[in-house]
Amino acid sequence: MLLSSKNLSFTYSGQKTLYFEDIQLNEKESLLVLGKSGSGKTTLLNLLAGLAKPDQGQIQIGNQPFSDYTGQKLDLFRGQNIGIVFQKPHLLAPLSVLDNLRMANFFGKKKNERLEQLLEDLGLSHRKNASVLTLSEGEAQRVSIARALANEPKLILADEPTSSLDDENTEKVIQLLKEQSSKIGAAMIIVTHDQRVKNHISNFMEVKAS
Ligand SMILES: Nc1ncnc2c1ncn2[C@@H]1O[C@H](COP(=O)(O)OP(=O)(O)OP(=O)(O)O)[C@@H](O)[C@H]1O
Repeated sequence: MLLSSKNLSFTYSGQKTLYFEDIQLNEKESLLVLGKSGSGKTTLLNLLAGLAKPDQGQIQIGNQPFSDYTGQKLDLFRGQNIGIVFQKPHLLAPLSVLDNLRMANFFGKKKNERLEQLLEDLGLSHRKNASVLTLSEGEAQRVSIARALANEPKLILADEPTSSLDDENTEKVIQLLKEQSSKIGAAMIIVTHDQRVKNHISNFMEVKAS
């Protein structure tokens, strides 16, 4: 088992508590987390990424008590084991495409000799020295996928990677995530309200605001 979550709940100040179904994910497995806008998908992803602490419940990643980790231990574990594709790319603006990936390596204390290959796989090698300020939206999104893969994590978490894309690009991005995660042997959780993604990943659960 790569990831298991039990009895997770989270409360934003002044809001009703969000409760989440348990998740069990094997190594290299993909899971789609579906749910309407506001149901708590991003919150769940933030909990699984250690970006928010659950009120209750536990998360284990690779038999480590991940939800107990704090501070530097949490940041390093996340950097080395989890790649996150955020809803918005959040790239480091003054830097080039390649340097954004190198920064991921720096924070994860990893050295990936294959960053240029990764950019090639994602159709970005001609943009490797470009400032991220000059990228199109689609290119920026692919850089954010490349950055999530840069440390060859065991787990990839992607938040709404297709919500702003047409059918053709949705298919491309999902294929890319599937191919690249299987290339590095990573498991993947995609959180989305986009029912089209169901055509590509059969294993799914639903988040319902309760
Ligand atoms: N920082 C916050 N403070 C207070 N309430 C919040 C905060 N962030 C989210 N919420 C509320 O928590 C609930 C779940 O939000 P969340 O962003 O996890 O849902 P979501 O399913 O990802 O939505 P979407 O698909 O629109 O991104 C919503 O009711 C939202 O209004």
